[in-house]
Amino acid sequence: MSGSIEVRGLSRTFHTTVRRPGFLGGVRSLVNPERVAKEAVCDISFDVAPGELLALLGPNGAGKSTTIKMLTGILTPTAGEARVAGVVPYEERERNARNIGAVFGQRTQLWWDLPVRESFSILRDIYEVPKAEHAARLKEFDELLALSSFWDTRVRHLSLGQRVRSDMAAALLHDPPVVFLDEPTIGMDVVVKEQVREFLRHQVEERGRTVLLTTHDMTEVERLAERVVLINHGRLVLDGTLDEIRRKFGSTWQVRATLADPHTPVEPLPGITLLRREGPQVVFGPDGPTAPTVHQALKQVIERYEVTDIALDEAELEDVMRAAYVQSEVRVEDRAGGA
Ligand SMILES: Nc1ncnc2c1ncn2[C@@H]1O[C@H](COP(=O)(O)OP(=O)(O)OP(=O)(O)O)[C@@H](O)[C@H]1O
Repeated sequence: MSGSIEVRGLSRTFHTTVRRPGFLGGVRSLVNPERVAKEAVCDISFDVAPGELLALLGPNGAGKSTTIKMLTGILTPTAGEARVAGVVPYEERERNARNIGAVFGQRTQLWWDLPVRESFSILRDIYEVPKAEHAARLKEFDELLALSSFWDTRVRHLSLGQRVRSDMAAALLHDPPVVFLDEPTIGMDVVVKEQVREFLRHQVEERGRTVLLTTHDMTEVERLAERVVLINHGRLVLDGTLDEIRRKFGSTWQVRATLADPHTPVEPLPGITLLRREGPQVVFGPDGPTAPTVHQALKQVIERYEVTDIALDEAELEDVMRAAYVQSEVRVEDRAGGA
């Protein structure tokens, strides 16, 4: 099984009509609609190797879902090209559908009024999966996702976690080499999240599937991905392994201190920013180019506050990504200014 994803200069612009304000504006908009163009995805290129799990990250509205829609063949790009397992998805939608599985955490692809198992049988017929193969795969998925406790229930009566586990199985029943997951664990409790992550890891490591995952959950990224691509305002701003990104954007240190008096007011220190505060626990990080060395930082914190405990931590991925977003905002502004 081999499925690579190749994306070259992919762009998608949406044209929408805006309504002018007020009653007269509304009438004018009807007669002479004002059209605006939105570059949702702009000239992005990246590759995902067969058997790799890549996390596609970015703030709300960055263009992640639009990218996935082009790779699943739902949307046609306005420029550029993409190949998924060798197929141009928006030109050969049916051929592409056989090579991919897709799970959108926010909506189901199952038949709402049918029991889960019947949806699976319909999919078996659509994809012409031999019965024995289908049964074996269903058994494997049941072992990993514990589906049998609810697979005779109608989809409309499933809990969110049961529904997404069913969707996950449905997307993989035809054994596709490439899988797209758009926020698959959104809104799930930690136990089900962990079960789904374990399932995904198994699909990548044991079954060699290629996965493109979007998520806002940095724990998920750390647990599943080695490499991430970051997009912001539709543009690719970063492509690298988690280690590279940590080196580039991760603060070199984080100081976690426990205050003797949890009510002590805490302020940033010279070259040191306050990252988080939870009761007596405060976390400081370096603030820009004037940041002190870790030894000086420890000294400054101890001298300024009375602490009962102090420790040095690795920067959390959440903070690393925030730094990457902030720097990419600056670059996008530069580009807009220079245009
Ligand atoms: N069909 C559409 N028509 C017009 N604009 C659209 C359409 N679909 C998306 N957009 C716009 O394109 C931009 C990118 O949207 P997209 O849904 O790809 O972002 P996203 O990164 O998936 O965001 P989120 O994390 O919030 O899901 C947004 O500004 C959005 O409003």
